[in-house]
Amino acid sequence: MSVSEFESLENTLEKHIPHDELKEVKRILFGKEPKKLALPACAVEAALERDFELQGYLFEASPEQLRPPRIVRIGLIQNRIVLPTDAPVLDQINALHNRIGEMVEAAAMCGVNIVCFQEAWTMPFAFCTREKEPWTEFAESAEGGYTTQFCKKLAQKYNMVVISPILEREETNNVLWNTAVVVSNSGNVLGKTRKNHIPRVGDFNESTYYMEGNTGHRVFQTQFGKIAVNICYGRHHPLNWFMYSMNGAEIIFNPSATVGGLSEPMWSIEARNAAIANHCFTCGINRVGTEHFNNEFTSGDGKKAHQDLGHFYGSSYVAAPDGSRSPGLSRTRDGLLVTEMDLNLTRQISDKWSFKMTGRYAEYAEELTRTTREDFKPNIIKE
Ligand SMILES: NC(=O)NCCC(=O)O
Repeated sequence: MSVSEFESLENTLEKHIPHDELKEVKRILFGKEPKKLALPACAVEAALERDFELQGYLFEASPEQLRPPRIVRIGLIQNRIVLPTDAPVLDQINALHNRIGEMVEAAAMCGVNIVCFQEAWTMPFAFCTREKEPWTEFAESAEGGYTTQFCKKLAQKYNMVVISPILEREETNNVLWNTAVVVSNSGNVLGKTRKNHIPRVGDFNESTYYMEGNTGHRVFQTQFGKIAVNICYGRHHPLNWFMYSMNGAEIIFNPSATVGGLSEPMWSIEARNAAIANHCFTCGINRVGTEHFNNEFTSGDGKKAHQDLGHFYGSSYVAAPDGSRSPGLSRTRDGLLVTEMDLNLTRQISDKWSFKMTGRYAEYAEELTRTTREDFKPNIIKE
């Protein structure tokens, strides 16, 4: 069986673990099992017709005496590119707009309040090639670009916050960034946030294209809760998650593009650990499929020249502050994961585990500052 044929870890467990042991295996591996969310028949039909997977789960909190529940529904969308990478640029963008448009329509049928797409969703993940043309042509203005116009219409039509991660062109000086645009459910651009950490690993030659973000760790106050976006490689940096959380994020989205050979064993751990450590919800979203490029490329790592980055394994999921998580979407198919959560769970878990209260941040800040100084000497005791 090839890497790209293996459908999902969850399916394999269901198939092979004896029924009476499965519950315990799942509890240990995935935490308290979220209930399945009943989704409307029209959405289930749409998913079937339009050939994408649709799953729904529910993260509950305990009832409180002084606060009503704070229920929000989020949608994560993972997808393949639609046209080959050598199709005209605008055709590729339009085909992706159409595909995402039909998936967002199904999200609306499911009552989704906030939807998030995958990293650089309007294009193939061409940063492996190191070629500038035609890939830089996919870059658009975050505020007024073609894709943002498209997302504003979706947001307004469906009363939905739309998180749209794109390759951004800041038009005054043609500086490129890897940016998530947050469009409010009013249809206005609420703001944008840029990828803080740029990979320098394997074929992820992204530093050729755009700069390290300069927007810090913004949190967006939406009608449905406080949200932040930690783009792809930022998930390997615990302090990146931490700072979004320190600014008050209740849900942190992690739109990604990553491949099986590189990061798959880390995928299910990193966002989940961030949810636990920071008393918040986290959402990992990864594209699917293998994208072929006309010209061979190498990455100076001794590997033979090749024409694809490898298999993007999807597996998008949501993790909750109590350590539980949803099952992942498929490794191979387009998908929409709908999750309903009660945001009261974040404070309840904070009160239980108190990581923020026991964090000793002033001490760490001082020690950390010392480690960045030129005269830093590691605190090692020798005989
Ligand atoms: N898009 C991106 O940052 N990928 C880097 C590889 C990884 O973080 O798994």
